[in-house]
Amino acid sequence: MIHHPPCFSFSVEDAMASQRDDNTALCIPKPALRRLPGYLRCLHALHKEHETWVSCTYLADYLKMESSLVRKDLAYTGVSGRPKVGYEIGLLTQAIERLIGWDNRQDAFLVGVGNLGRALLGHLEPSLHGLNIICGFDIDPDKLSTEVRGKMILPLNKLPDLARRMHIDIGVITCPAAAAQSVAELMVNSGMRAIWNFTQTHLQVPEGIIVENVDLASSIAVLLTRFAELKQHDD
Ligand SMILES: NC(=O)c1ccc[n+]([C@@H]2O[C@H](COP(=O)([O-])OP(=O)(O)OC[C@H]3O[C@@H](n4cnc5c(N)ncnc54)[C@H](O)[C@@H]3O)[C@@H](O)[C@H]2O)c1
Repeated sequence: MIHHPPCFSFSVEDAMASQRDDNTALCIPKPALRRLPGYLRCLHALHKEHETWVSCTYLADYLKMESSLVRKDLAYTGVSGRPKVGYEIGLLTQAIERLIGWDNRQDAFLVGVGNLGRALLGHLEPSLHGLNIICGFDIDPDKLSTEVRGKMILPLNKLPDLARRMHIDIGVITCPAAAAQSVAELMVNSGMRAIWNFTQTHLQVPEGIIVENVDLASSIAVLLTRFAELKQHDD
């Protein structure tokens, strides 16, 4: 078993889990959907340790949650636990991956290949995160025709034609905030239906287009508030 459970926190995977757009996932409340990647991380770690079964209590301890909440979340997977044994890890993993769409990797285009864009292009792992960013777009001539971990950086004006021909539904925006709205419009006009927005711009998009905003600041705020509580407790 694993001895040092990590704290449960909002992460890149959590943000991505919310972009699944089918009837099954839509039945799940968003907070529960955001918690599913946390369960997956624990299940993958247990699988590496050659464990076969996991209990609600173990998952709850690992993620520092109430076990009643874990039980409620796992009910959405349709997998039943066995009394006194728990859930079969392989089955539960598959069910969660299916639910959040990680068994069906989605291709995406990224716009803005600066510090953040390069990190996402280089380090987001399709098999772990369900999203496959296949190339980046930028307007800086020095970046064009270069590669990040084998992924081409192309001129932004190529995006519409490529997105339509390759049926790319998802766009990732990591350009400066001032350019984000026009990039979002370009994506939508190119047939994209879901946008993972890392900028601070509040994007205006037509009805039916999904926007998921990622904000490190809100995660840091939670961390600092919890840390302040911890320090108060120490005093
Ligand atoms: N969500 C978060 O928590 C978080 C964290 C860090 C950064 N950010 C945001 O992510 C964005 C990128 O940050 P960064 O540090 O990587 O910036 P950066 O300056 O390193 O990179 C921006 C890139 O966008 C390109 N670009 C500029 N205008 C463009 C346009 N119209 N179309 C396409 N590409 C264009 C630039 O050439 C550059 O390569 C910023 O908006 C920043 O505020 C968000």
